Amino acid sequence: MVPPTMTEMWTTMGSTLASFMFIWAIIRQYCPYEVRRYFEKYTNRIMGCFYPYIKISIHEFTGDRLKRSEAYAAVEAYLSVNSSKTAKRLKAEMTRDSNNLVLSMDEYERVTDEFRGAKIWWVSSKVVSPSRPMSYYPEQEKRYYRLTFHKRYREMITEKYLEHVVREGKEIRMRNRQRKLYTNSPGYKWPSFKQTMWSHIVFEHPATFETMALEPEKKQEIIEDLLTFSKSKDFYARIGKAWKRGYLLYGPPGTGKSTMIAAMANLLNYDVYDLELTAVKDNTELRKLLIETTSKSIIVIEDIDCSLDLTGQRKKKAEKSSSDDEIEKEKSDKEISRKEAKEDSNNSSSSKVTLSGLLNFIDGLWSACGGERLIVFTTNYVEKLDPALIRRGRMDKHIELSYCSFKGFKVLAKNYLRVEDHHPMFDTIQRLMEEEDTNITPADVAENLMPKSPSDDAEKCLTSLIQALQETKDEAAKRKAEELKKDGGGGGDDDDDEHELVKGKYC
Ligand SMILES: Nc1ncnc2c1ncn2[C@@H]1O[C@H](COP(=O)(O)OP(=O)(O)OP(=O)(O)O)[C@@H](O)[C@H]1O
Repeated sequence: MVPPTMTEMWTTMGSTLASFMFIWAIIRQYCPYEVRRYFEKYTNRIMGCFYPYIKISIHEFTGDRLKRSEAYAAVEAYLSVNSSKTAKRLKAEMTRDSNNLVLSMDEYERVTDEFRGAKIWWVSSKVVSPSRPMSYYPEQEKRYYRLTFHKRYREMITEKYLEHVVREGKEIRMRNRQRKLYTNSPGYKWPSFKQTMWSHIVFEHPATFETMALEPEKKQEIIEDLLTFSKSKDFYARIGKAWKRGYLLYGPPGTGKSTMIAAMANLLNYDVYDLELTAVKDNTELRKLLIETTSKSIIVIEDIDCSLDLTGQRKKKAEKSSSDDEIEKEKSDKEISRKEAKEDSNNSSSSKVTLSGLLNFIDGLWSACGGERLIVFTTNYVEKLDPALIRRGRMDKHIELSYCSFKGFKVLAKNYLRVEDHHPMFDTIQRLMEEEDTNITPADVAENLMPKSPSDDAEKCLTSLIQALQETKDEAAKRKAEELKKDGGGGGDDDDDEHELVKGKYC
């Protein structure tokens, strides 16, 4: 027999392929779904014997149809970045939880990826399952991504590449997500739903470290501390510590404690849980709320001194005797917590959140939750806080936010008035600010720099600030004179009265 020429061979192969395609097209169009599946199943088996490639499918819904597969969502995000550069057909969607339009591969589109020398082909596809006879539900589309690679890369792809795709995809989703501000609010009044629960709104605070009035060195130190924390997953795992960090922000009202929390959240792309302790019934409820918080979040307890009877419990002990006091000092914080926990359980019926409950959460339960979390306490009276609560290890970094310095003012002048370098009125402002008694908060400076009408220019706002600084200075001088007069007249210990007055204003 004469061997066929190359042309003949190609012609035969072409026509066989064409016939096969034709038969396949007919099967797809006219065959019932079950026959088609049957045909596909056996064709795939035969092909598998000769085919050197491996395919892995990642379906959008698996088992529980109500919940989208996390792996599918991660792959979608991963490919959205890769495919947007190479795919020719993309679809753009604005999903519920994302901030921007998200691009992803359109159906039946293919893209190629490379990983450690291996080529991986991705395709987005779907199967349509017909509606069941007499069924109320219409036909269902089941979307999936399929990756194909040579079998020689089996181990690398299944062990390394897929992990890389899911990790990167999750990070992309995190970056693109709409961040949330959670607050705990009382649940429904129905008896079984009385506990508080988280509700949320979209977090869109514009504060950044750049816009904060703070000495540049201090600002840089805080930014570096935060960034180091956020990149230290492996470090925390190595030293066997939970990936968490506590910040204590303290200082007078209006010095930027809340603003700094927003700037922190914006810097690290975290959600914020604003925990209102007074709305939490007891330690059990506190535990439940905290377990529900997610990774990459800041848990904030503002005005911690006003939210919790932190001093009362220790004061009672202090009153017992001075020797008791000394013993107590020697006790470890843990022992104190345990003792208080016992007391709590004795009068548990009406118990509120206690110091011990909070300490237990910071040290124990929260640590077990894993994930990347910051906890921030704010207070106007750092001296009122129980040392056990704010010791290093619990509140790792203590940040004092104080009255506005001239450097801080310059940041605000740039933000509010667009005066960048110098202004003839700056010298007066600097002189007044650097005087010992002219304590003005950044909030007050900001208020004076805010134009009150369209015609207000920089001069007008700066004049208003100078006036405010002068008034603060005069008031301080007057107060000092009165104090001196009182002291001279044997006025006794008025410190407590003044403290009460200020306390009333702050809390
Ligand atoms: N350091 C700052 N930099 C920029 N703006 C600030 C700063 N401090 C305060 N402000 C301005 O003052 C307003 C009030 O500040 P903020 O609520 O952050 O103060 P706070 O210290 O949390 O006060 P409080 O103790 O009463 O809660 C902010 O909206 C912001 O405009």
